[in-house]
Amino acid sequence: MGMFERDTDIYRDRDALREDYQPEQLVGRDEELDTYRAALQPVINGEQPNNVFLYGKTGVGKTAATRYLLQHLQEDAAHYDDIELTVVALNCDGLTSSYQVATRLVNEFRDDTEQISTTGYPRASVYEMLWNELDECGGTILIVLDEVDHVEDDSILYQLPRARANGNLSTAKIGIVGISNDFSFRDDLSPKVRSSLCEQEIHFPAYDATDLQKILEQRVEVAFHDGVLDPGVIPLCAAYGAKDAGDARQSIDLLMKAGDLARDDDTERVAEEHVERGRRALERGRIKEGITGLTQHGHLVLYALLTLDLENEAPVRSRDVRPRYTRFAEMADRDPLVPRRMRDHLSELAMLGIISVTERNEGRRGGTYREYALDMDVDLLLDAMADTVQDVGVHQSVKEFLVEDPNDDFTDARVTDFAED
Ligand SMILES: Nc1ncnc2c1ncn2[C@@H]1O[C@H](COP(=O)(O)OP(=O)(O)OP(=O)(O)O)[C@@H](O)[C@H]1O
Repeated sequence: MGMFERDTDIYRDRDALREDYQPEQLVGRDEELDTYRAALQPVINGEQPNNVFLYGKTGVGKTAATRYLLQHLQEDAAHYDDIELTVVALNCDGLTSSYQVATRLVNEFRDDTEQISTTGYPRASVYEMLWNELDECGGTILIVLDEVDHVEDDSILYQLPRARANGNLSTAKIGIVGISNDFSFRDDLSPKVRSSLCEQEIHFPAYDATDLQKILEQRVEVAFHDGVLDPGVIPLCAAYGAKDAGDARQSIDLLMKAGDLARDDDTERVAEEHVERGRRALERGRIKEGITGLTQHGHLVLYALLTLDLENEAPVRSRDVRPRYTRFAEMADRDPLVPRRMRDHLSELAMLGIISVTERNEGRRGGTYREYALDMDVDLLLDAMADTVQDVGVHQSVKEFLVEDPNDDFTDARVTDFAED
């Protein structure tokens, strides 16, 4: 037998749990799909399409619904000789300006040899190129702008829906589908942009546990062999998903993690215990990502709190974190932030779920104040802010976690005497 052997006991088609899998049916979204379908109906009638704006939290099926309906729309439009439908989908993540969106759209319509660069043209001439491309393409063109809230100026969101009314287009009929999970984005749009971009708004609410259970059941049929899941597995993944954010992506990821752990264990069944372990592993991944994304001052505040916690000083008030934070900042050669900015970092850490915060009341005369503590795995935290710990030095309280491990990078790190703080 070779080094690799195919294992197929658990999964029938694991790819069905991946992000890029498009389910054949969307479960429990009938109402939203009806409204969305009605908004796209003018395309089949050969009329000017409505602009549609979809909003809702992450993982609630906005993109899946769009892919599903547009695929059907394209198939059905092909049966009508007088309809030429083109769909262009753009994810605006990383495209911060209208200019960038416009150049990307121009390039979507051009051959590889005629692509324009994303800088260097006056904006008006990029728009001019865009109108030419759109008119040359002709027919009905639906432009999907996913994560549209990443675009910081609204020029393109104003120009595109009005291009025909403003005389920039003569043949093409344009419809925009904007998708966003930022609730404030719509409210912050200027009224003139909002009225054209959001002609038809469709809200996708978060899923509850029952919805998630149905979505998971549908996926399980494709992804797993019959009967390999213990009966409690789907309800547990759905319950966690509903508790966290009502996000289908998160529940599907958890199910896949549980399946992978069962596979690694060489068992033939996925059990609730795999879901529990999977959840902890995903949680660790998320926390680690959260910490890695913080600035160094965020790390310094967290490191200070961690050491206080290990010395049994937590829960601790912000003013009592401050001396140690200041000391650590100095050790790392950084100017300490003013108290208010340091508190902002504590709030951010709490928001990310890395530290816990408790509101306390000072008694009849006093106001309220907040106390902070850690409820995270020390190794995980130290690992995620390793560079900062190197810069500051190893505090006595974390020494046992770092220095005694011969495999650790910190074996030779300086153990600093922080006695004076
Ligand atoms: N109603 C549903 N039925 C089946 N699968 C679903 C349903 N809703 C969401 N999913 C699945 O959940 C995952 C996340 O959905 P989707 O990408 O559509 O979310 P989204 O609302 O667009 O999120 P984001 O704002 O983060 O882009 C996808 O794998 C999708 O196939």
